[in-house]
Amino acid sequence: MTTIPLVAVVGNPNAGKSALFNMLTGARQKVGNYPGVTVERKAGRLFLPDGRPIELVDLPGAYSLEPSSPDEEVTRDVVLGKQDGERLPDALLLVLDATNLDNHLRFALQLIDLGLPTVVALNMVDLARRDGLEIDPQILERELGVPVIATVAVRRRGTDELREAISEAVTAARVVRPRPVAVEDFTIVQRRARAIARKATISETAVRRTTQLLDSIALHPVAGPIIFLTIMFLMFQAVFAWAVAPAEWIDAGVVSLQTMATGTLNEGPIRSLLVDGILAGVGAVIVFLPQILILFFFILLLEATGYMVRAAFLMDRLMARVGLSGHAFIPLLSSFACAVPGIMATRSIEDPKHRLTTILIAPLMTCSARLPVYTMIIGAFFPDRAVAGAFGLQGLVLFGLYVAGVFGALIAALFLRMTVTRGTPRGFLLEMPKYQLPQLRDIVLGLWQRALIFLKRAGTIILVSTVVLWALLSYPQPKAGETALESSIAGKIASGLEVLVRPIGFNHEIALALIPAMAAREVAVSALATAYSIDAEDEAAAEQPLKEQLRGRWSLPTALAFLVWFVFAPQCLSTIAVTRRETNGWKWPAFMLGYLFTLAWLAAGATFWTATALGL
Ligand SMILES: Nc1nc2c(ncn2[C@@H]2O[C@H](COP(=O)(O)OP(=O)(O)OP(=O)(O)O)[C@@H](O)[C@H]2O)c(=O)[nH]1
Ligand SMILES: [Mg+2]
Repeated sequence: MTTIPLVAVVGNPNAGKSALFNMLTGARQKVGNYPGVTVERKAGRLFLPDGRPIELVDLPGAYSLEPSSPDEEVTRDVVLGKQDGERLPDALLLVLDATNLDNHLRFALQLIDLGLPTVVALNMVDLARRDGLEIDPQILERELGVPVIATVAVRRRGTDELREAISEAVTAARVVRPRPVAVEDFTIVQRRARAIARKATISETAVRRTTQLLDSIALHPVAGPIIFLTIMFLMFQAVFAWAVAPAEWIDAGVVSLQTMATGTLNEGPIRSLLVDGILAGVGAVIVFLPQILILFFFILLLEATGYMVRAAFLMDRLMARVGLSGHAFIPLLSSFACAVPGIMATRSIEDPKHRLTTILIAPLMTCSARLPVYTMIIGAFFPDRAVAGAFGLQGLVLFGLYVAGVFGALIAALFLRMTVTRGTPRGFLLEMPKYQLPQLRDIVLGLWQRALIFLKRAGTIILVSTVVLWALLSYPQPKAGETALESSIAGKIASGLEVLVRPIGFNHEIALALIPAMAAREVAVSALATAYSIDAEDEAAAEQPLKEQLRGRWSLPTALAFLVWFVFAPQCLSTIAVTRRETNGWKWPAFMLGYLFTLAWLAAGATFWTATALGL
């Protein structure tokens, strides 16, 4: 009985071995197991141009002949002729990914050095061409000393040439005893691989070269995170530095409207509603439009240049440490705008426990609705001065609050993954887009949409809650010897809530502001503005900027505790609603409310007690 020649398909993982194997064997396949191991043996029948049959085996992907898994061990043993249940192949079909040539050539050189007759399939040349990468098979053939055929396995390109080359390889009946290269030769192999890849690469577009150069910096294990943090840091500096002038214009506009209304309308409920309710409340929030736009200008810019995906890649390592994967990065990043689209974006996460964890920590990402609260308190309590020479103190504090949210989220993820959402981690692959100059038009459009969303919120949710709060604050009217805050309905509710938040340094007005802020966080600002405006002794005091009023009435520990509260507290009904929808029930939103309020109370309390103890 004559045995038919055996050809083994070998190469790095994902080189396209199975695709090529399928292309060559069609439906004539047999799947079994290697004896004694759980590794699958996939074999198929291939017919040469002259009709002779060949047995083809699809080996597991490997990186080298020094195995680090049972799969790689089988691959090594087969090509060395030492595998139980397999004879020494008569030839190797070596599959290389053309887009990843220098990496794949390392293993290829080791295999070619074994001395078995070998045919190289230079696969994925379609993807290489798309990336502007042109490799000359002839040069590669000369350098490697074995035939090289360009293939596109998924489109059956190169089939006939491959059959021809395999036919020649198995016909040249050379008897060889394979010998593996020594391990210490590895760096030499690597250098050879790189040199050959460079020689065989006849054109590489400038785009691809620039992208690779930029990535070697942006994704560098040390430089990468430093660059990322620097960009984030400068972004927050700019949010404060650039917004000063436009915010002042808006503020001046609101004050002149208030003055005009006070001058034209008679004293009474209408004037109070307009001046103390609508203008004070909505005005206090609109002032933050410039800051929100500056923040989004940076985010849109980073997205358009292609940097954002690199940031996701950098974050993947960090995420893996808390039991998440890079898949969670995009939803979490969207949560910096708003947790609602962020939570909806978790649908792309396949693993249900990963997804649930991501949903539960999404509200800890600082959404844009928190920006008005942060910037108001920071503006009131932190002087606009430079720290360490060049950095604005206010931007530094804002950056710190964002970082606190991120750290809170990572720690929460770690705990959740160890308790309620325990499970095994999954791998992560990302396609890196090329770097490009952003289109100004896209950015302007993006900013315009952001501005509209914000103004619409100011015109609806914020306006309504401001008016409702104004009414609750204004009635019933105070009797002699009472302040408006004490007598009003809102004041009574706040007094109840105050019992809970008094220990963490919150006063009556804060307790009051927390209620409507459940509708939208930024309402806390308008609520405080309305409360202090109604409560003011005279008109001059009422028209004082909110900043001044806060400075006069709050201690620094209270202000700090208030900031920290907003980092952690689930002050947003829409987020709770979308969590209910995405998790199909009340269990997880209830859990989210519970753990976040507890976290917020403890963190704000710790801040207040520490700051008080330090005598701030
Ligand atoms: N565009 C393109 N895609 C390809 C080509 N060859 C394979 N692919 C795709 O690349 C992916 C990996 O191919 P596989 O054949 O599974 O790779 P493999 O080498 O068998 O991978 P492992 O078995 O994991 O080692 C699949 O999604 C294929 O469809 C090609 O020439 N062009
Ligand atoms: Mg495979």
